[in-house]
Amino acid sequence: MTSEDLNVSRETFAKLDAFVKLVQKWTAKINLISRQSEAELWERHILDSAQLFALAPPFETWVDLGSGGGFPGIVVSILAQEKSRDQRFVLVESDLRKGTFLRTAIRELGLNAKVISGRIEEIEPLNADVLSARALAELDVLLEFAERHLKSGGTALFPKGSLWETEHQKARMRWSYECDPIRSKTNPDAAILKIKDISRV
Ligand SMILES: C[S@@+](CC[C@H](N)C(=O)[O-])C[C@H]1O[C@@H](n2cnc3c(N)ncnc32)[C@H](O)[C@@H]1O
Repeated sequence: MTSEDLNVSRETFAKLDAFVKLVQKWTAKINLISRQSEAELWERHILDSAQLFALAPPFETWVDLGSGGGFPGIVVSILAQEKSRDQRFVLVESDLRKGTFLRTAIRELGLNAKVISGRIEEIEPLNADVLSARALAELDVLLEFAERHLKSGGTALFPKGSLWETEHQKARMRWSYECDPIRSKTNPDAAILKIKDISRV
């Protein structure tokens, strides 16, 4: 992977590369991601997370739920540094060891982000302009999380696998929302669901 593939500056690419090295170092101890080569890590996690950034409307606060090893939360925080210093990121992660990893990454990479170590359904509402969650829960549940943490008028970005249409049908039984499915750059069967105007049916 190169800075041209991702359409980012060399400085941003160097930060992404430093993050990849950090993930690899910590994965040996706390299993942030399944064991894989560095090339796979770029494609399956960095590129997959980075594609969300271009889909976000203008925002001040981006909240990433269940950030785990920092996907997409840390990746989008790195990309944001290239554009603006004013965008704030909040990463919610209940696992304390992963929280320690995320705080280390934020400190070492100098990101404008913070970590909340708590459960999504228990912490105070976060009033996000943009809300993301990757590999966390079914759409039906994610919409419940969005109801709590997304500001009125905000946008949710949920990357989903090949079964996204089934999840969408199921969620429609409980929720009304505007949904724009965008084909994933890393898997043609997968989609990023760009969701707005969520309310209960
Ligand atoms: C399958 S991992 C996905 C991590 C990351 N988003 C990714 O795509 O690689 C889900 C993460 O969400 C966290 N998590 C699950 N339920 C949660 C909850 N209710 N509140 C906060 N974090 C939660 C887990 O600890 C785990 O790190």
